[in-house]
Amino acid sequence: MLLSWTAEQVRAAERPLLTAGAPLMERASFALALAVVRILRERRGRVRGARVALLVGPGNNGGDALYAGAFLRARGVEVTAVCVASRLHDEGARALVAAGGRLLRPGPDEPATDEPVADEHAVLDAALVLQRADVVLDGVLGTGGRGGGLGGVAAAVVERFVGLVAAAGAGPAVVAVDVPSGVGVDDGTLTGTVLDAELTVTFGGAKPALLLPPAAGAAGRVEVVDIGLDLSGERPAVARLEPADVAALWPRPGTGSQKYSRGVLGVVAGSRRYPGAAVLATDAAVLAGVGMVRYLGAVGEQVVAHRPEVVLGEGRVQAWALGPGVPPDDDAQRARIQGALAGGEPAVVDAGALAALPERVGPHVVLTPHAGELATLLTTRGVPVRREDVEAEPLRRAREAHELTGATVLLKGHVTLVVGPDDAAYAQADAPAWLATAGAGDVLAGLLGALLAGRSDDVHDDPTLAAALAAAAALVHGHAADEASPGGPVSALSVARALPAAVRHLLADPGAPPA
Ligand SMILES: NC(=O)C1=CN([C@@H]2O[C@H](COP(=O)(O)OP(=O)(O)OC[C@H]3O[C@@H](n4cnc5c(N)ncnc54)[C@H](OP(=O)(O)O)[C@@H]3O)[C@@H](O)[C@H]2O)[C@@H](O)CC1
Ligand SMILES: [K+]
Repeated sequence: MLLSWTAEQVRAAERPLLTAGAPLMERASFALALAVVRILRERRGRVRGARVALLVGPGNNGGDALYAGAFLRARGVEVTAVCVASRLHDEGARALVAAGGRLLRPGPDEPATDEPVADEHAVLDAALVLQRADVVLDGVLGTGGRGGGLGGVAAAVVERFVGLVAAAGAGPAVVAVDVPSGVGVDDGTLTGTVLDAELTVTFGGAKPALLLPPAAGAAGRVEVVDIGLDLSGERPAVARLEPADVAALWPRPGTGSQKYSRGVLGVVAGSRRYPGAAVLATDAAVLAGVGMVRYLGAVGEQVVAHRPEVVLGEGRVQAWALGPGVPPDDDAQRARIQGALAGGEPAVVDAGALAALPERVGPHVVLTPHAGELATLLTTRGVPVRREDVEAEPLRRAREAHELTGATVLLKGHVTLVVGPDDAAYAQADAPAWLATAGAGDVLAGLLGALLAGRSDDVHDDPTLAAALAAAAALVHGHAADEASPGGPVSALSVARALPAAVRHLLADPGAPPA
């Protein structure tokens, strides 16, 4: 599991070590320099003679970049530090200069705030230094950053640099120091000017912004460097399940299992207008390995024609998947959905079922909206927001929905967020972009429903389990898409079809890439 901690948690973990004189910055900057060396080797074969440019801000984040620059000088790299703040980490700057590095100050002597930039030529010169480098280290702001993007000289230089790279069609590899400078470190917000990185080298533990949308998109690949911080007593701010975590969550049959003990999932989905949603949700549930699926709705014949394993009509179930393909004016389905939710079993509430959600439910109910649906849900509950507001602050909005409804909330997106009680938060980035396709959500609803049915008793006992299962479902969904069509277009039905293989691989050898 990839865990992340807030800036304050990391600072608190650093304090005792700094008091004891542990060389944290040396460890951090050395690891950073090694990451740059690896990139230089990949990009140009040799390290000596390469060019590295540092974007350096006023604090310790800039200090990390400067010391890394000094290490790189010792490997024969040409290093220029573009200093975009009036203050500078003095010892770091001295170390770089002593090692033969160059300091460039493109701006007036103000910190990297919103001050106007005086000298266009100096900004262009600095941007050219960045553009001509093999690697750019972004060390303007780290955990001390207040979010909202870069300002002043830093923003001017970065914007000019980005323009030059766009015009040239190629540019240096950008490595973010700890976090991409200017992101909201704890909430993952991404506003104003932020330089997109190909790699972020982060120290002590990942920060929430590296996992959370939209900032995670600017972070690129994330490499966590152990600098000796002890965060074991801290509750992580945001987690990301990895393939190896699925086995512990997935319900597996034993020799004494039968279909009822393995879980029965009730599916209320589909309509004459959208029969496919019922087919996809039931298909996914059967193929995810639930004991039995009961279907309730108007298109039972089509469901059974496609999946003869499905049983039609009411009966006892251990969980529900509610809402795929159910239009808002379908009174019969709406009544079934309300009846199902009143029964108190774990449930996935998707699409058309979101409008039928009671005022309050428990965390055993998992809402699975996309951003637009979450905006509607919040607006109808007195928090008027638009889809863009949800996309700008997805963690905050998902939390609001959890607090307002009591439900576990899975917010679908390129990175899928899950929030639940006890501040549980997961950010899953398993889905290939191809998975943004019609019906993929219906498959996820069936798949997650199967998981809830298989672990229904545990979900009742542990209020945070539904969130972990929802995160696992998002992971498996993404792996099934890769399994169905590695690197290419994928249909929802083929994702459902690939579920058995995806689950099999995750349970057998969690470290292995999809076949
Ligand atoms: N502690 C350690 O031992 C270790 C720390 N490590 C490294 O230190 C980093 C944290 O360092 P840091 O605390 O100095 O904060 P950092 O992010 O460099 O800058 C803060 C400065 O920027 C300013 N500022 C903030 N926002 C701004 C804005 N929007 N626009 C303009 N200015 C803004 C802010 O001003 P202030 O808010 O104080 O007014 C302050 O002056 C961490 O990410 C990691 O890289 C590693 O070496 C491991 C060991
Ligand atoms: K940074």
